[in-house]
Amino acid sequence: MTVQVEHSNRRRRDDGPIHDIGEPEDQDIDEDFSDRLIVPKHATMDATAQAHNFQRDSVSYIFGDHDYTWLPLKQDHESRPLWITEDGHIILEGFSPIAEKAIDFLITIAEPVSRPSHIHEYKLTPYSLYAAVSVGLETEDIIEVLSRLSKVPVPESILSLIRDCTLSYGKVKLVLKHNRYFVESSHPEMLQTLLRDPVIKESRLVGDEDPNSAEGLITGKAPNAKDLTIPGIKKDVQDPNKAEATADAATPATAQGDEEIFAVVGLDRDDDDGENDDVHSFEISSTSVETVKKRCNELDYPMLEEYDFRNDTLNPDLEIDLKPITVIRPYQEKSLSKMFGNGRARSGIIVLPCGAGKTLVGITAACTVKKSTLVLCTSSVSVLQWKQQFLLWSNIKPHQIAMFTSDQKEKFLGAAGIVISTYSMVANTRNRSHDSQKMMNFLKSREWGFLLLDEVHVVPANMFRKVLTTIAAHAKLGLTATLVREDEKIDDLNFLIGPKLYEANWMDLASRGHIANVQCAEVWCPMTPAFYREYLRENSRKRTLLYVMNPNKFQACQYLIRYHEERGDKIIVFSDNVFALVAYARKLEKPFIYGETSQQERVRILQNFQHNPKINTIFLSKVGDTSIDLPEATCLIQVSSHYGSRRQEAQRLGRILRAKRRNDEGFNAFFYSLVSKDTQEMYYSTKRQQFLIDQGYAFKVITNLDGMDQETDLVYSTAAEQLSLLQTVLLARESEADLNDDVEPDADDLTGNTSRRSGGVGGGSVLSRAGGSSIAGGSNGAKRSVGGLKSLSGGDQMAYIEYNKAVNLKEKDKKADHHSLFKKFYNKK
Ligand SMILES: Nc1ncnc2c1ncn2[C@@H]1O[C@H](COP(=O)(O)OP(=O)(O)OP(=O)(O)O)[C@@H](O)[C@H]1O
Repeated sequence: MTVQVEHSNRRRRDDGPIHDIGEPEDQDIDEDFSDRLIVPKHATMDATAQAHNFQRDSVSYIFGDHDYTWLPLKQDHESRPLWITEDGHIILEGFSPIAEKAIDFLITIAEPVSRPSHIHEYKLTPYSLYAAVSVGLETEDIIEVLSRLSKVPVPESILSLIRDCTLSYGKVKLVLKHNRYFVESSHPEMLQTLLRDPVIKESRLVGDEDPNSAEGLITGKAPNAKDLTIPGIKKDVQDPNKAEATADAATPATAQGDEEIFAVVGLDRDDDDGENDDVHSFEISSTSVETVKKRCNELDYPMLEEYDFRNDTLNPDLEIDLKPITVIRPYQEKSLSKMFGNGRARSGIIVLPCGAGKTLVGITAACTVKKSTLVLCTSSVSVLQWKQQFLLWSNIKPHQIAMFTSDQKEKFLGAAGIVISTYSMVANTRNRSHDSQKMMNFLKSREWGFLLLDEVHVVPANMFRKVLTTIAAHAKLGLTATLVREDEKIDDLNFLIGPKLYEANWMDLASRGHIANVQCAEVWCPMTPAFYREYLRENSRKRTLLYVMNPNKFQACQYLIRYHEERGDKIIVFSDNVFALVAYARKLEKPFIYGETSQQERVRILQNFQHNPKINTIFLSKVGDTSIDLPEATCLIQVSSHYGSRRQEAQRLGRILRAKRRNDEGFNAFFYSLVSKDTQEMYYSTKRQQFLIDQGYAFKVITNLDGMDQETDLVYSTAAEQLSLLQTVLLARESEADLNDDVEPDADDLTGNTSRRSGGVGGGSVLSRAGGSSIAGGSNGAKRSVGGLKSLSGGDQMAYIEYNKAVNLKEKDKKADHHSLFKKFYNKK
């Protein structure tokens, strides 16, 4: 089927996006490349190659199912940056001169799977294509740009996938305008089809049709985004990121070349469209909205929800703006432009790395919509933080912002305002107090212009459903750093909130100084013979305690703390296991915080850590995974972690990504995971790292801490001390190995429950969820066994097994002052 490109300002086929790479002007996307194919050399034929009538080369077997060498290359393939396979995998050369633009495009149409520095992997999925449509891309745009960027002809199966997923999705919108509901589309024939359905026909309100419109529809112009200003996009002279902000956001793409690609994926496209597109609509009654939505789904015309907030005159405006000193960063602006690109608010999810400032993105969105806003987060600590951040960044008055938690049941004053609450306060229907019920009635009785959903990845889908059916909200924005769930429920979010609107690249933000560069290392600590003997004998719960309490791990922890304190670092040591947390902290004489630590004590410890030069190390249990903003911290050491949770690993890393010193010359933060060798912990550790590896982080394996054997005063250095420690562990109750007793007294245990459920199964990589294995990032498990065992015989020096070379190494490489623990790596180079 051919789809016509309808808009006059739409890019024409013959003015292709990549002139500078030698694209023939009149190239047709359906062109037959068979006469220009380059067949790989070094031939040995096998089944796959035979099936495609191509030869494979001598290394093909390494790639198994992912050998794509049989793909027919276009003759000018060298100047094109990507390959696309029949199963929807896209491999991008990150070093191509047009990689940046290609990434902008790919991030809009596909899911990023793995993004190390040189080769990226993406995957086309129905959801990623829905998301592309929802931010304004059209079927033929996607096909055309993909064809032009691809080194190989786009496979027929992929063309069909794109057409199937994009032709009807997002073409019909449900829009609330002047308090009336309209079913809207720029494709009148689609509305006609819908109106032939008896259920929809019955829901239609007749009255305002344009007499000149043959279809009997209302005809108008699409909204114009040009007069919509997202606050905070002022360039501040003090802003260290000014130069980049200007290039990224304000400079027209034309100046950078490749303007056509940008026109397809960027802001400008929507703006321009708004002026030229005719849109057609018919009105439906507000009581039949649910019925029509359901019916449209059944008819395969799912409706996108957009909120025309500037034309909503029924819901009172909220007086809120960003403070003049607040300047949002380019990637924050970019993410918001996806939400407000056409002058309305699209519902969906924005994904930004930990510490990249999701809160300010949410606040800026609220300042753009300017209607009553409900914010939902995962704990009452976060509720308080959101309130403080609203007061910090915006000019909202304290009486306009209210909190609804088990302790606070406030309402705002005035016609419009902000309420901040937790998911469980809103979703929980049992045992409500009188006050709480009154507050719920207040929340339920009104229309919310904007619903902000924090940490969307941790909330169980049924809780979401309850929230979304209880609260009437026009626009929904989900925020998260890790769109991975160990319970495989990620697709529910697409359905319940909306498509992913934007996902930032961690390495990119690190290289621009928005988040810190981090050196990640897994330190292998051999079990002492006595501990290992018991480990082999004991049941699994006791095993956990044995590998966490391994005396060699104690020593490695002590050594690293000492090393980094001497360098002037501030160190957080994480232990999920409270038994180990207390034992380590007491033995090493450091302060610690866990679930039962009183609020007063926590504040005292955190303030000391921040301001007292004598307190440079603190121990935290999993209560510190989120919601603790400690920009002083520059080093993390993890002694015990929660099974295989990829999300937790990323959140922990987030504690140092916001390091204050991140823009200092040559600065690096450090993240160590201490793992007892030859135990189950190694397996979990590998699982946990997969998400970060897919973001491009390199985990180096340290098998021997250089200089540790010269330390004479390390703890548990005598056999007697080690034996006594072993006895303590063996005498400990099995339940000490559990993690559940460490819950914040006032926490809504969303995270705990979800990760616990997931932890046992050990997660699984993003790739394995998608049913494949990584090409670009690789399964680190596989790479360990391939690369490394030789390096383990590293004598008394440290040895590394590198299983992902990442940008942070490259960055670090530039600096003269190498960390001695990582020196070997550079020397080797
Ligand atoms: N545009 C900005 N200008 C100055 N500071 C900013 C900006 N955006 C964010 N920050 C700061 O960055 C830090 C991290 O922000 P925030 O806590 O919102 O991150 P986050 O993405 O929610 O992290 P996490 O996922 O770990 O909770 C905060 O100290 C915040 O004040």
